Amino acid sequence: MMKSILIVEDDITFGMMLKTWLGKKGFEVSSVSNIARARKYIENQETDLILSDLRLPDQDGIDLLKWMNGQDKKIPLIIMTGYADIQSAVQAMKLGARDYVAKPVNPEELLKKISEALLEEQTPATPTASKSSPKKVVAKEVTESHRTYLEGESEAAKQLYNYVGLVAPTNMSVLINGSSGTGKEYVAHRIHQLSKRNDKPFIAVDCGSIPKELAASEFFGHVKGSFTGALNDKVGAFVAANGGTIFLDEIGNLSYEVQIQLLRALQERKIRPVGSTQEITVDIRLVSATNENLEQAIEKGTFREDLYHRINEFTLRMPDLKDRNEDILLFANFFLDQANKELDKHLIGFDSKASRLLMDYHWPGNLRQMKNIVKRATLLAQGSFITPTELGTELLETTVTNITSMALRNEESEKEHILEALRQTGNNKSKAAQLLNIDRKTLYNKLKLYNL
Ligand SMILES: Nc1ncnc2c1ncn2[C@@H]1O[C@H](COP(=O)(O)OP(=O)(O)OP(=O)(O)O)[C@@H](O)[C@H]1O
Repeated sequence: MMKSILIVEDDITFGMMLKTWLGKKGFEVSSVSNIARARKYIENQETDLILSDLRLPDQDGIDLLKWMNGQDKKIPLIIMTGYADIQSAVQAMKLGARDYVAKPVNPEELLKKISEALLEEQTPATPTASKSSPKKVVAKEVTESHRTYLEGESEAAKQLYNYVGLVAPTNMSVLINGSSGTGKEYVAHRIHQLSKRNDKPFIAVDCGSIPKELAASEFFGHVKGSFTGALNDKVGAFVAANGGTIFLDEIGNLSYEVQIQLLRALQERKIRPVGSTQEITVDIRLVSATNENLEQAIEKGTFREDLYHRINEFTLRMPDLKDRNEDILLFANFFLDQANKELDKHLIGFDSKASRLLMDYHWPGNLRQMKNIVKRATLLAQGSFITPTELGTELLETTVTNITSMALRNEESEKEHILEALRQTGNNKSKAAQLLNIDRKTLYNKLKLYNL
């Protein structure tokens, strides 16, 4: 049956956009622009889920929740809020809001949270932790079938997956280190897939987005009534992951206090839900990730050294995309296939200029950025091939006007870049050197080397 969603949003344009988009995703959607109308609607119509802005002209989303609690209306509600209002979102969660998303809303994230919330309605969480599905704030269980995998053929990739294959079947704690978007979560999941625990849950917790005061409850769960507004028992990520793997993303972001609790849980393999007197024994494999230098954090006193050794029995270092030359076009085509499917397009590939741009770009946002750029290009492309136009200005700017940031990789492309820099500067060698981010003397040497 079609699920019905009520949007409570006073920004009419945004509300409309959301409504159309969710309609296309197969939901029956209505929208209202204030709390009074929302109440009226909920009283009269079957509603499976509510998406509410925090601040509305008459009252706010929190008032709506309080009213719903009073009426004993148990409809999952997701709060949409700006980052400035995260505190209120936390308050809303304590009052029983299912989840929150930050504005500007990332559609995929929202969709995921909606599906999770609706799924949980069908299988409501029970107080006995063992087999229930946890109420998730930021923890998410990932279904195997959603992931398609590409390892790559570069030296860096081969080495990485060689290590992954070695460490996966063990019970060692793995710390994955790498820049944002390099695929840390993917590798964490791969480790789980290749382990003996692969028939048990994989639970990912984004430590970067848990409000400090909810962290303990997120990890260890809580019992009803343990703090104001803890309306139900909540299963923590550690119990949800029992027998399987827990993935702690952005582990460097945990407060010192939570680090101590985490260390204790890892040492004793036991946890105690907030407000409970009973300890629960857990069997978990820990994989964590960070894009920070934790050794520096230890020196600064913001990360505990004992915890660091606990989580880091084995380190995996994710290569940056720009250092995976041989993989760039493989991934671009892989993401193109994905985008073709998602957008119902039938593009064949990238034309030669577009391929060149992909190869030359420095990819600061790594695989995630590439996936986004390729998807956008797939949407925009008119013909059968993606051309430089659809790849967008980010890529064009670096190659045409800002040669500086371009790695001078091999002789062929280096020669091309030098000629291009000279052309752009009207053969002014000092300026060309500046553009290439090398000193004038080096440029002269290179001109000689290449007979230019
Ligand atoms: N091996 C892979 N095969 C296919 N897609 C991948 C692979 N690795 C990463 N991706 C894609 O790239 C995106 C970024 O990956 P992921 O979220 O794992 O990165 P991350 O390093 O954990 O990022 P962050 O540090 O920002 O959390 C994902 O959306 C995923 O679709």
